[in-house]
Amino acid sequence: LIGIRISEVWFGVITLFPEMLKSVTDFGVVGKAIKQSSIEVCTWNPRDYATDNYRTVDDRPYGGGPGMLMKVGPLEAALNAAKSVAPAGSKVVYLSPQGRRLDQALARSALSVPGLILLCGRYEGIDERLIEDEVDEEWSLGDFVLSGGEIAAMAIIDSVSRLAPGVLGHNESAEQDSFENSLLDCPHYTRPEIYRDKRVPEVLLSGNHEKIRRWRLEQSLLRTLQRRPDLLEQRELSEEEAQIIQELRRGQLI
Ligand SMILES: NC[C@H]1CCC[C@@H](CNc2ccc(C(N)=O)cn2)C1
Repeated sequence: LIGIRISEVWFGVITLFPEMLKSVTDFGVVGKAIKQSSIEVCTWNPRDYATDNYRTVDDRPYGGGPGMLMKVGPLEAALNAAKSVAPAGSKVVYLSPQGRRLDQALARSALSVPGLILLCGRYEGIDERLIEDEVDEEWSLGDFVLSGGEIAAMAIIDSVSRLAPGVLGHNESAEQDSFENSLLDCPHYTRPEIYRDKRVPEVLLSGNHEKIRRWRLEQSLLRTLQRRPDLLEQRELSEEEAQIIQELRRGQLI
């Protein structure tokens, strides 16, 4: 299929350590989806575009200070190579602690972009002039510093890919996930029925699907109320959810 894009989701990664991406491309549901071509992950290494004999990709910062920065030349060339094969309308995303915090909504919205080119910094970062000219958005996993953007890029690839149609088999589904309904997940149980004298909650053995649905919703709301009440503030509650929360607040539901 020359020139006809067959993948649902396309990722380009600009990284000095392309081998790291094997952690998402070679395993699990994302690995399987790549094999089935519903996801595509391509890497470009700036070092392959370094022009000097030592294949230099870093240099000292103007103004002094510790560490090195990534040079614009190799980065720009690698980015251009990625853009030349990326789907039209792809976004360039730079991973850094200065970025917009990733959450399920952002991951879901990334599905509607034709492709993402993920720019992974190393050292003390990259020249601001490349960010100004080439980066569309900066994203962050959270308020902590990693030695490179690759782990953040892999988290994005995984969290976005698993939302793509057909990636999660019928026996997993993203809908019931935590955060899919922007609540925390309910407790889960499987065999044995008794483990260290602890039984599985009776309702889950009842076969009564409506009671099971209700119990799981109660548990999700209880857990969210206990651990992340902030998530409830941002959320439209259904009539049923509001009623359950009232009962929980009155401590009527164990
Ligand atoms: N000044 C350090 C900084 C310079 C530019 C490259 C980054 C790579 N490291 C990252 C990247 C992203 C995140 C995150 N929270 O998503 C954390 N760490 C490190």
